[in-house]
Amino acid sequence: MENYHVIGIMSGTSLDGVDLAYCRFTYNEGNWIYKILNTETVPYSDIWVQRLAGLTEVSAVEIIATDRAYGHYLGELVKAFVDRHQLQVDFVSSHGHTVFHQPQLHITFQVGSGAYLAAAAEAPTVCDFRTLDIALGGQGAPLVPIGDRLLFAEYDFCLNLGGISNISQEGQDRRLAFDISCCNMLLNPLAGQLGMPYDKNGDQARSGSFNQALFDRLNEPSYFSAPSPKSIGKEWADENSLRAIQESKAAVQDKLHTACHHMGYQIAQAVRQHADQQRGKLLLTGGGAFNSFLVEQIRHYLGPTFEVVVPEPELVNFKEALIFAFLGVLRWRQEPNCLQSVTGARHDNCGGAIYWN
Ligand SMILES: Nc1ncnc2c1ncn2[C@@H]1O[C@H](COP(=O)(O)OP(=O)(O)OP(=O)(O)O)[C@@H](O)[C@H]1O
Ligand SMILES: CC(=O)N[C@H]1[C@@H]2OC[C@@H](O2)[C@@H](O)[C@@H]1O[C@H](C)C(=O)O
Repeated sequence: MENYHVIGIMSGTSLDGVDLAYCRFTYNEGNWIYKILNTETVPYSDIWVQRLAGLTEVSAVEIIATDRAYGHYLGELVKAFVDRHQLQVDFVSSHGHTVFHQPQLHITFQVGSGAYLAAAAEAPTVCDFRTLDIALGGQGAPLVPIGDRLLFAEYDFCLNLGGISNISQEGQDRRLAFDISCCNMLLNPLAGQLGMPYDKNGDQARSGSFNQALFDRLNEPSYFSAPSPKSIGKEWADENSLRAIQESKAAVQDKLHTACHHMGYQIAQAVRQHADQQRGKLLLTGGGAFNSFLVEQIRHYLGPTFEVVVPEPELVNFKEALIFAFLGVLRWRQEPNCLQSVTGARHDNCGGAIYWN
């Protein structure tokens, strides 16, 4: 039996904060068992939100400086987390924050220098999980599916509702997974127009009405019917879904309402397109799982033969941090942590750079 104690760090596209999850992974006779032991979300200050969100518009020097400064910041968060809870840590495993993701140009880039993180945390650090997959011709995303396979095999589908929604499932002989559509990265700016950081429980969406023209426009992009491998970056979101929302004259509540219908519809399409049987058990995680209007739409479009399971809030909030911790364990063991069946890379690969402090 082998045990690993790892802190997984995730910063998602919603820019709501840094998720830290201290986890134990046990490998026993070919099976993995996980336990989440401590968690913390550190909300971003306005300064960090502006700095990270603005990185697509600044000089190369500023990008490099932010990569270092943000890596150092993550390391300080780790150090404080470890000291506060008196944790024994084998290593840290960090996703970083995605700035660019254009796999068609062979580009994916996350800031959060592993070297600076390791130095500030005073712990070995695994980072940069996506670049090798891109170099092997893959999308570099989504990477969570191997964790879904090895840690959540009791579910037929794993659906995450973060800034972008994505789904993962076991096909006949291989794991299938892809990004479905924009999710909170579309809803949060609309809530912002109503003076809220997000649409709590989907209350504003619920109060709106359905707008057929906007629904049709949101469903228009060819991305939705394209086969996987495929993944979405902010660049695609700006050009497509966010533009459709901006150009619509509908009331904000109607936009929220219609966007939730669009997401529920696309999620159901994604599930049905690949489901061998038109039934199954679906694990629902990510902050969007708290948006009850959105979840109702997902249930509605999926129909009653699919069981949608929303787990305890800790797993809803920290599943991605947990799985990035696990990808670090696989990297540490020099085992594959990126699936070519998901990303389209030339072969399964073992992504991630390790910095020993
Ligand atoms: N009670 C709630 N009601 C509605 N929405 C909520 C609620 N709580 C959280 N959210 C949404 O969840 C978002 C955070 O979700 P999460 O942390 O999973 O996203 P992320 O990590 O940025 O995404 P990604 O998976 O794309 O990397 C918030 O920005 C908000 O939109
Ligand atoms: C490039 C990038 O950061 N992609 C994220 C993003 O957020 C959701 C979706 O888009 C997914 O492709 C991915 O994250 C998850 C954690 C993944 O790689 O599985």
